[in-house]
Amino acid sequence: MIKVGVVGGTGYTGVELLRLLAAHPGVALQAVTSRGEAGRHVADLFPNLRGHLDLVFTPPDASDLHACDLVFFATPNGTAMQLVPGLLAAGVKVIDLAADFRLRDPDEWEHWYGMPHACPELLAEAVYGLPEVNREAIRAARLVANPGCYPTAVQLGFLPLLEQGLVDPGNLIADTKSGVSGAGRKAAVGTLLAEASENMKAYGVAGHRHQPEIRQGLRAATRQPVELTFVPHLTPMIRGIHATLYARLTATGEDLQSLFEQRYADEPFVDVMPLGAHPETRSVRGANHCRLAVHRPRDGHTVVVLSVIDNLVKGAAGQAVQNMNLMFGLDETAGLAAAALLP
Ligand SMILES: NC(=O)C1=CN([C@@H]2O[C@H](COP(=O)(O)OP(=O)(O)OC[C@H]3O[C@@H](n4cnc5c(N)ncnc54)[C@H](OP(=O)(O)O)[C@@H]3O)[C@@H](O)[C@H]2O)C=CC1
Ligand SMILES: CC(=O)N[C@@H](CCC(=O)OP(=O)(O)O)C(=O)O
Repeated sequence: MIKVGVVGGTGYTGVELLRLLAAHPGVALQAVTSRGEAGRHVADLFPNLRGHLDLVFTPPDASDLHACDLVFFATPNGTAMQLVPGLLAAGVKVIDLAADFRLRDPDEWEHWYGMPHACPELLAEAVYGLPEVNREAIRAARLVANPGCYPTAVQLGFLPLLEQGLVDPGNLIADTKSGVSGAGRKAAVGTLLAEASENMKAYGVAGHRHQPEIRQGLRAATRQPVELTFVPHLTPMIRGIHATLYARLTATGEDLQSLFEQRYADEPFVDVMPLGAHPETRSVRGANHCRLAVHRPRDGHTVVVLSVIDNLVKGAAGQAVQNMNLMFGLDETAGLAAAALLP
């Protein structure tokens, strides 16, 4: 059994990790941290875990993290980088669900996240945890940077087109919608029921921190400069991301449906739906799947890709468990077999 710790067990990605890990056949949960809830039973705070998990929260500085084989960080950006060097030195592997190790360039990190990086020397070693791109490197990694939710949905939709050079990388558009759990569990006016329900709005249009992350991943796939217009929206649902992706084709006549089907044929968590299908966020709610559909509007020069994920699963905790399975030589799908909740 892999001995696992979770730092940030009182947040939305943390409790989703606990739900998945409690049912995982190869995991023994050893430590779940909270600063404010230390000493309290996890299942008292999260009754969905009653009967599944018998642990109390401990403070994040507790030495029991050092006794783990793997520690997940489900904490705000800038938290993991303070503790990761010590854990790695103690022989503990780490998966960070935040952005601390996603960007290669420490200056870019500082620009977007507003603080100097605490351990820039680890950025080159950290592996970006998108298994559909970096599977072999993840297997060998001791530090994995779990991708952001929007970056997962957007990259999986654009990658086949860019890898084959079929679209103009200088003219990509990602119009994305997220449920409010994407903003985390902390109290904030914008996610109050009376603010977020019966409402939809764009945000971060002038610049969102997921833009450089997506650009970095797409640039690696195409080896050319990438220009991406990325517009996120907040929508009145709890879970889910829907990305509508637009690109200009540089060649017509290609069988894009076959291209996508072949690219993802061996991927357990990417479902290429029939040409022209309309994937729905509810079709992935609670599941680790990304569902994609390719559209060719009539003018012939544009391809539209629709991509849906659950932000808390393939966009965070589920992808983190997928990465853990790879890092520890387990079946990649272990603990992730559940179908989506519907309705
Ligand atoms: N929500 C989403 O859909 C996604 C989120 N992410 C990223 O995952 C991370 C967690 O997100 P989310 O679960 O939504 O966030 P939440 O705000 O819901 O939870 C944050 C957690 O971090 C803990 N925490 C806060 N500050 C510290 C600290 N200084 N030291 C230790 N623990 C701390 C809190 O616990 P306590 O206060 O009890 O100590 C809480 O459990 C973020 O970086 C987020 O950007 C990534 C992909 C998707
Ligand atoms: C709806 C909403 O607010 N979503 C979050 C994205 C959450 C996430 O994945 O961000 P990290 O890169 O920090 O992991 C946002 O736009 O900031």
